[in-house]
Amino acid sequence: MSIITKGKVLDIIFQNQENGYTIAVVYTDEHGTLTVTGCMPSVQVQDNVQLSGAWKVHEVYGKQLNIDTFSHLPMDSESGVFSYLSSGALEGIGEAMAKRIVDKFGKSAIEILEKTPDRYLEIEGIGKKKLDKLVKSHMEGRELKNIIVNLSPYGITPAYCMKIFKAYKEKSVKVVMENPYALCQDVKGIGFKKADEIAKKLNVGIDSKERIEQGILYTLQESAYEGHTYLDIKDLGLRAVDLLDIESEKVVRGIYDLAVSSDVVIEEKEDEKRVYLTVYSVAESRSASNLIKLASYEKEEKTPYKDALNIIENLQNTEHIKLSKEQIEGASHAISSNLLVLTGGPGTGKTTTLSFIIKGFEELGKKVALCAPTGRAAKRMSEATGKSASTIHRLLEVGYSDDEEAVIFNKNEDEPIKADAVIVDEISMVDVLLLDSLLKAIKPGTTLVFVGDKDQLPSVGAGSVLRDIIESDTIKTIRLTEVFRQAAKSNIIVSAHRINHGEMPIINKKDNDFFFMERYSQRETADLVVELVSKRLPEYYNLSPKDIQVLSPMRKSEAGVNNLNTLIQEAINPLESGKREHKGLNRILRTGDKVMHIKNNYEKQWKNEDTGEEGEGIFNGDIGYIDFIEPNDKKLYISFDDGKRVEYDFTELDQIEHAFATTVHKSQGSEFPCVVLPIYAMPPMLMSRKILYTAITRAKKLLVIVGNKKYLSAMVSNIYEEKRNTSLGEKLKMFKDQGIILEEDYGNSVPF
Ligand SMILES: Nc1ncnc2c1ncn2[C@@H]1O[C@H](COP(=O)(O)OP(=O)(O)OP(=O)(O)O)[C@@H](O)[C@H]1O
Repeated sequence: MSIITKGKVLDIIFQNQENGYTIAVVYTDEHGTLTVTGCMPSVQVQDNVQLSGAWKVHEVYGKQLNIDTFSHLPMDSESGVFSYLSSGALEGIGEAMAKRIVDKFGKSAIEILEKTPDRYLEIEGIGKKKLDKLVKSHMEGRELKNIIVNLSPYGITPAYCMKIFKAYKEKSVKVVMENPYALCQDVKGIGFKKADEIAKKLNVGIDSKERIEQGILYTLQESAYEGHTYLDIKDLGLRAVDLLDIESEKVVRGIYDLAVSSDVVIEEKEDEKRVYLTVYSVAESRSASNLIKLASYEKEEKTPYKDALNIIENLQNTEHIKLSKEQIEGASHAISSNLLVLTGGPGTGKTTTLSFIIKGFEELGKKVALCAPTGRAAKRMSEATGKSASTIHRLLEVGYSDDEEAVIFNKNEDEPIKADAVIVDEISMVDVLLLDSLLKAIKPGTTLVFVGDKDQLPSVGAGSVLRDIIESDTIKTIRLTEVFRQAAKSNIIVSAHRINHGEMPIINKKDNDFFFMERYSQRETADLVVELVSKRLPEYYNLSPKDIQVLSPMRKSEAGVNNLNTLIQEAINPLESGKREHKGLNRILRTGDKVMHIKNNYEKQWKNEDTGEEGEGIFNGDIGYIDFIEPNDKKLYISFDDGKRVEYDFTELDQIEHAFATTVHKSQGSEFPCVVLPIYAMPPMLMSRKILYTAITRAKKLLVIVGNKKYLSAMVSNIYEEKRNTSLGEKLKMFKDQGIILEEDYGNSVPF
């Protein structure tokens, strides 16, 4: 039977911040003190609440009220008002000020704040500005509570309510009730599936126009996560019908409606109809146009090839290195052309050539900017060349939009990068949206040099930039093929080249760097990986566990990243007295754990405790160790490899994951002294030559592969390369052949 009652919250025994499930002790006049359970995300001690629910008898805790709905009632005691005012929820009000307010207004303080706030000016220490802030944070908090109460029955967590509130303010509940699919566009983190769940609870019909359109956009966005910039209309139709469970005619109509509203672009190509999300279509066309423009730009002060050649040849004497013919050609073209791609496998002298290019430019008095797609790759570029290098994002002066949800770049066509030459390393990791942003900020006349290895895995984001550029044959490309003697001593490097040619690697040679240890089951493989990392490699090679990185192609499965992280954590960083832990939904973060930051966060503050240096920016792929956990403040501290110490609030822990083991995809652009790679039965797209090649080229000094040889052989022969639907190459050819250069102003509408 349903019960409706009123009471005061005396204690919160448990509150799950993610789903709002709360166990509270509530005093009611009718039933005395009760244990109340259910979704009450916004409830605090001292709150007056109205509850409706049913009695349940818990086998251990006895009779409890299990609620379906609850609402807040006005506060009716001075202590309740005081605890609210001093709770930290109101900007600028501490305990002393809260006491002064309650002394003056008693239990009517909240009512006065809402109805006649100017009376607060009578209180010492409250001026107009402070009062405005106080009123704003109180009203927003009240509104947010209201939103949480109204939306949590639809499975929307407090964290999402906060985001929804940011997007729609007081209209939040109305927008969600009228069109939950609007959330997919306006609220980061709410995708089609979540909106669909909410809509179902609100009884929105499965063939509503909003549902169909958002379902199609979602399908295209998902395909972009697979790397595609477009889908053929038939493929898109099949995928969307599968998702939406409606007739295909309705999906096709939806696609054309989206084209009319410019959310998608449809491009007819022979027997194909390609459907792009507009951002990708714009990014590919504009990038192709900008690349051709840049390549064909007539510079006023051009360095002739023969002068560049002279400079590079002379530099060989001062640098005491004789470059190969390919290297000389590459370096000379880089200095004399507008745009050059320099590609080669490991040990083919890319970095050496890069250093010559930089010195050559410097000799000509030119300003060079160096950059790479990730923080780790930029750091490596900087170490290898002795010059400072930044991430591409940093070079483009990344910032956040006013709502802090979208990333914007301050460097663009109006405010281009101030450099005579821009050199980008690890270009294979750059996706088409980042390429577009970079090219917008390169002014005609600036030389652009792309350096990378075309055989590495493609970018995580959509597009196939390096491959498309090289295969289009429209941009000057120099291929470095010779493996230098120094490098040829390494079986890691020799094997990488062999694998690329479909040959088995050279393994287990005495005193070399590439080892293979045969294991047959995943359990044995995982056990050996743990033993190697925790005991054998540190003991035999005197390696610190910090120098060893486990890479695994998959997340799931016994020898996958997730399980290995649990096993390695237990082996090398078990719980001991004095070590603090923070328990999350599926993981335990412990002092001493190796972790990776997994999102570019340009505003994250850091401090180097040794040098006293301070700054901002922690990047996707940065690896560090948890050095302190403070449960009372809900804070966790990580020291990164380069000495940066960073504070994380517990609400920010979605930005980090364990990194005793990481995926091969996540390791792109990074190098480690020692890599341990388990290989096992995997889906064909992961059991591929590209994955193997990328993984082994991450190891600088030592590589150990553990697993079944038949899988090693299968990986070497599997040339499966996910075929990405991209059109940068075709567009480059078209612009080059037809001389069409887009002049339209696309604005800065590409969101990142
Ligand atoms: N012209 C050369 N003559 C002799 N040795 C060279 C020459 N160029 C490069 N090397 C040597 O070959 C090795 C690999 O060169 P480098 O590091 O420049 O290659 P890379 O392509 O950047 O390799 P990786 O991608 O593995 O870092 C180094 O030991 C380097 O000193």
